[in-house]
Amino acid sequence: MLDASATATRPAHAPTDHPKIKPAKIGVLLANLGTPDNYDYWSMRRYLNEFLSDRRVIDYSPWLWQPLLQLVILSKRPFSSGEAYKSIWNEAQGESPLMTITKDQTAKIAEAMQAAHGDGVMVDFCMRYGNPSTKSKVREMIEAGCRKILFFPLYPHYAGATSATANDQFFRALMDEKWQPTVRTVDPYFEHPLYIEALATSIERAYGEMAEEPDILVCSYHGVPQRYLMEGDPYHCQCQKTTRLLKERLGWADDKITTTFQSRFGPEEWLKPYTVEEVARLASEDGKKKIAVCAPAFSADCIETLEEINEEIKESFEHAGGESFTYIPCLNDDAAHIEALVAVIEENLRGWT
Ligand SMILES: C=CC1=C(C)c2cc3[nH]c(cc4nc(cc5[nH]c(cc1n2)c(C)c5CCC(=O)O)C(CCC(=O)O)=C4C)c(C)c3C=C
Ligand SMILES: [Fe+2]
Ligand SMILES: [Fe+2]
Repeated sequence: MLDASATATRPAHAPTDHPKIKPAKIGVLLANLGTPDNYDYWSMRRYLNEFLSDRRVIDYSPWLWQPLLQLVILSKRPFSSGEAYKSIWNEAQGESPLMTITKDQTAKIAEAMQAAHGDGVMVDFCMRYGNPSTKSKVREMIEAGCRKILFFPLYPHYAGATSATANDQFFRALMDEKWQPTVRTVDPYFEHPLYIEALATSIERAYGEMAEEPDILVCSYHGVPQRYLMEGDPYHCQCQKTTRLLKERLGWADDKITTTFQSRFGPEEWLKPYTVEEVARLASEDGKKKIAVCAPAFSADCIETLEEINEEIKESFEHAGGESFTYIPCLNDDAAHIEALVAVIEENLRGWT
């Protein structure tokens, strides 16, 4: 029998050509959405094709969807999205902000886990679409001796289009492994006290640095089609709960904070109110001329926050008469965020470490 807990590279009783066995470790595999390798047409097309062909993201029949995607959407969108990525690209490191931030988060979490568990826990990250692929990282962890893997989709809120598809890809990778490790997946953490605390602290810090207090804080979450909510996806409710817990933690009145949904794609109705319309309405109808916007559904700043919120949504607000617009960055690699993520990991590792 293979004994993974032994430190020997080959079991004593085994024949000389017996495969070498590494000392057993635990792997913590963080997963984010993924991002194009570059902003040129073909890199963008490859990324968008993989992303928008995922039936967890767009659930139309492939017979109808694929011709539209391949012939219409992928002939135009790589150009417009490529331009948007170009405007936020981290040229120094040759990668998108989502990639840079995910690397920084991973390094900090790895440092904390090393301090707590030494070499017994290995931390790495993968992406659902593009690189580094989930499959390559699962392979590396197993190769390094990980007999147990905790898979952690870095989304505070569960959505079929994010957490579930990340988990699907993880399980697909395991299908190819001869000696499958024991695995766990991490629950959404939208109501975790340390996540709420990290959000609240970042907002208090941002408000403390402003000359004048905003009239309202807009919590803008990535949207999904309204139909997904009707079909049982709990994402909408989890977003509403994060805003409520944040409001309670900040001790604010109801009219100081609101929930909106952004990034609508395609002709279907998505979760409402749409951020781009709501900020304009706040300025023109409610007289809220000073607003702050934060994006609690994103664990890292990305195209949807740096470009869509800070450019497109800001423009909509100013066009409607808004005067002061402050975007409060995502939690990224803030110490309080790393502390929250490490706490979630430790809670999910119970009984393993
Ligand atoms: C088309 C349907 C989409 C659904 C449903 C969707 C859900 C969803 N997405 C995120 C998080 C991110 N999305 C990002 C980019 C992005 N999202 C879509 C489409 C859907 N998302 C597209 C087409 C794109 C690419 C950019 C573009 O062309 O507009 C990103 C950023 C990636 C980056 O590289 O910066 C994130 C993160 C969530 C949380 C979510 C549902 C809950
Ligand atoms: Fe998205
Ligand atoms: Fe709901």
